[in-house]
Amino acid sequence: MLSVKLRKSLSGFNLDVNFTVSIPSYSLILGPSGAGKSLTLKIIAGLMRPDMASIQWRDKEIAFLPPEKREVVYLPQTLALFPHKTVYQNIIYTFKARHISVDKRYVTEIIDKFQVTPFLNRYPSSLSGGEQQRVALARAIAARPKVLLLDEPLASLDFHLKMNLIDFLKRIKKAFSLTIIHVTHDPIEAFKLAENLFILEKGKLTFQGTVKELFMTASSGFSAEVVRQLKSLIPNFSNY
Ligand SMILES: Nc1ncnc2c1ncn2[C@@H]1O[C@H](COP(=O)(O)OP(=O)(O)OP(=O)(O)O)[C@@H](O)[C@H]1O
Repeated sequence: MLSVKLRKSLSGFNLDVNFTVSIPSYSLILGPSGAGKSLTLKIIAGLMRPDMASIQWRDKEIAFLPPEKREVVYLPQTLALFPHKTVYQNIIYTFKARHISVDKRYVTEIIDKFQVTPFLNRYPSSLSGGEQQRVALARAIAARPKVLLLDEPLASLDFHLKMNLIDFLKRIKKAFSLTIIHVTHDPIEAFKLAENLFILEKGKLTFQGTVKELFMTASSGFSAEVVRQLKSLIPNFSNY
């Protein structure tokens, strides 16, 4: 299990969340802009100091470990690919940063799974948004995370590419036995991906459960804005 309890106050904004997910699993945090989704991921990854946190990974407290010791990788919305490194150099970066030899077999598996062979020698700026997304995910997986935190990973993609990458994310979760937490404000990603769904509004979780349970409780428990978004995206919402 991954159990997360955290609190953080920042310039008038109060984050207070408490949730548990099984291992491996695919969880979505859905919520409007400014709800505290990115803050939640950054604190889990160790990139932001909380006021209070307990993060238990397989019964071990990791909240006080430095980021590189957590087996957690955070992929920011900006992707943060190194522009002056080729795709291959980006993917093997984690080995270089840790001063360990490149595990060629593992890297070949990643290159194959992420289908990045055709552009290994190119630079990120020459790739499409979806290709850059795959490279960023490949680099994240190369670090051998147990927990992968994705911050709006599909936000800038068109519908077709988004659907392709949704299938792809499901496959990598299975292939690498990952526990993924993916934040978004797009309900369609939640419906396609989530095994567990969390709705975060103004720093508090207002719903935790499956997508099906969300539909069954849709008339209460979370804001009119979230219900409106769901209804506009899912034509037969009211039939669930
Ligand atoms: N470093 C910071 N200093 C002060 N306030 C911050 C900081 N980072 C985030 N906040 C505030 O905390 C709140 C939650 O921010 P967060 O980035 O987690 O929202 P979000 O749900 O990810 O939103 P979005 O969907 O727009 O990315 C916002 O009000 C934001 O302005």
